[in-house]
Amino acid sequence: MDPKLQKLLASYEERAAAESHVLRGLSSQELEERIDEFLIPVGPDTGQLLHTLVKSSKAQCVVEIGASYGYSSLWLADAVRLTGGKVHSFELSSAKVEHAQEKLRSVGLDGYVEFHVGDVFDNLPSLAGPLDLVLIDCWKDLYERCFEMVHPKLAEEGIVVADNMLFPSESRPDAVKYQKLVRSKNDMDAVALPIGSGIDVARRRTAPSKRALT
Ligand SMILES: C[S@@+](CC[C@H](N)C(=O)[O-])C[C@H]1O[C@@H](n2cnc3c(N)ncnc32)[C@H](O)[C@@H]1O
Repeated sequence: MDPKLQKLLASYEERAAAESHVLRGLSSQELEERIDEFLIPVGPDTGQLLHTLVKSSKAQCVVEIGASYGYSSLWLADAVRLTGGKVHSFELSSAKVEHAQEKLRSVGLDGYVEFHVGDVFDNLPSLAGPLDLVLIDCWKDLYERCFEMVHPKLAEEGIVVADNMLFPSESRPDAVKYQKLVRSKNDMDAVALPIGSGIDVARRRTAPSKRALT
């Protein structure tokens, strides 16, 4: 990885570590009021896994739901640089997107990400697909709706990664509902992994008619 990108990711991680102390001291009302001040990134292990999944699946159309200030966007952008693909990133806050764009530009990755500012439920339906890899990392009560929206657009062998399956603990009920929904689809294989804040990795199966007999 480019040392400039490594340095930039490390600066996000330092900021996130400092913010985690502040976050722990906030009441739920304060957290709700101040949530947009914080990065809340996926973290280096999940970032590395996303990078590996995009590269190994040679993903072309990558979707990010919830960019925040651009930490996961940087990992995904660097991976699609290697596959020749593109990231479509959906984020509510235009201020966060501006920050993310500036950081991507500073390491020469801005050309690999197209941001769609606004509510993902307004903007994603017009994206044609097929989607090769989707990261779901927006507000946790939206995960089920996000999965229902992206599932019909998934490529065969398309991957869906969802963050925050284990932490924060307040999100556990939403995470459990999400995992149940994914496992109810008869074309998806899924596994929960205890890395970072806990992730769920699901993959769409190839249709039986196209599967090679081995
Ligand atoms: C946990 S943060 C994303 C962190 C980011 N993936 C990273 O690793 O740096 C969640 C983000 O989802 C965004 N978000 C929440 N609901 C959304 C919606 N309906 N449409 C688009 N973005 C949304 C929030 O504005 C917030 O920035």
